Amino acid sequence: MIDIYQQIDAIEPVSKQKGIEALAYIHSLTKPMNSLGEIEKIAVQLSEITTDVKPEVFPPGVIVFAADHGVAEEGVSAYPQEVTAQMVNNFLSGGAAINVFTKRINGLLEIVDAGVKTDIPGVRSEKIGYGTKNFAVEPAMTRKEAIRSLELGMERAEAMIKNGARLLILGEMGIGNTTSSSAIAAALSVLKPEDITGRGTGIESKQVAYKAEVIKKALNKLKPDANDPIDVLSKVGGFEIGAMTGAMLYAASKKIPVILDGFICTTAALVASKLNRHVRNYMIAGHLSVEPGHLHVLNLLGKKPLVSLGMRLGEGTGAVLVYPLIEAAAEMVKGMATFDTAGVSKERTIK
Ligand SMILES: O=C(O)c1ccc[n+]([C@@H]2O[C@H](COP(=O)([O-])O)[C@@H](O)[C@H]2O)c1
Ligand SMILES: Cc1cc2nc[nH]c2cc1C
Repeated sequence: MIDIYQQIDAIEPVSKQKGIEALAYIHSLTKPMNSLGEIEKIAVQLSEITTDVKPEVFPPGVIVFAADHGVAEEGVSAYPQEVTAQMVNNFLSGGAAINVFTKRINGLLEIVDAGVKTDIPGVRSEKIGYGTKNFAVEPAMTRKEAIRSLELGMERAEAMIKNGARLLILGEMGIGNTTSSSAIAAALSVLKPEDITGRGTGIESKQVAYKAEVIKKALNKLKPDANDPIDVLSKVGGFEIGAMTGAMLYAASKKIPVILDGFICTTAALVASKLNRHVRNYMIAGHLSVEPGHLHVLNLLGKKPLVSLGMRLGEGTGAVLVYPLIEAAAEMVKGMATFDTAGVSKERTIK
């Protein structure tokens, strides 16, 4: 049994000392100083996280948590709620984008039912409930369920790491979960619902305004406590969001890097950052989603995304697509020759 509070307390600050050592070594590699730009910064961060100047990030482990959202009843998504279960079946048969992209990076992949509305044969079933309650009417879940969602994420991260994963990517599937994410982000910051609510799967502008209104009213009614991330999660969160938060916290406690995906994943990271101040240093922002709240939440975390591809799919896809850049950063340190070993002349020093 994992004690979530013990696990959260076990997260150490990343090693700035290893980062300094890594940077000195990177400067000895055969390239003009800083010429690999962001790749060098990633390599330094990987060393800070893993406490290894020559970090290993292969194989990557991808965990996709799926769950339903009661707030979907409010008509806040472009797709019907059944799509959550239908997409889980698609994940299981290998036909979704996350299957295709994970295969090309030779990643490990697990699909977890954290609370889909219907039973799905063949999936790893860890249901916390059959969907959350509609938070426009009542709290999405109990505090106990929110804590269980964190614990579930920790359990699956533990299993994935025991299976050999050296880096984690957390993905999600849940119709209605952009509404939940915008509500969480607004509850945990000074951001206004109307500034961080978007089209999600593709609703029209008029519906976006209504979606922001649903969030605003729910926050006024339920009054989630900004200083208590578990209260926020229980009142307006989702089972898959809590599970992603838990998995991120667990990864950090084991010095395993995490690549962030889109808006929902980054909101789960924001919740994690409110539970432990060091955890954000274990995260690398992958891509910038089209969902307008994403940039705001990345800014709250102090993160700059590596690429912007006009994506808004979720599932962990954006993070998996940038994984090769992170792998390349680690390979650079391990594979490149130094000026000394290759007999290449160093930068001239002007006297
Ligand atoms: O990752 C993102 O930034 C992202 C942005 C918009 C939508 N999604 C995906 O779309 C679903 C949520 O959209 P919605 O409109 O039902 O709230 C959910 O399954 C997410 O994986 C994901
Ligand atoms: C088809 C579909 C696939 C998805 N994958 C993640 N969110 C999704 C939402 C929809 C609608």
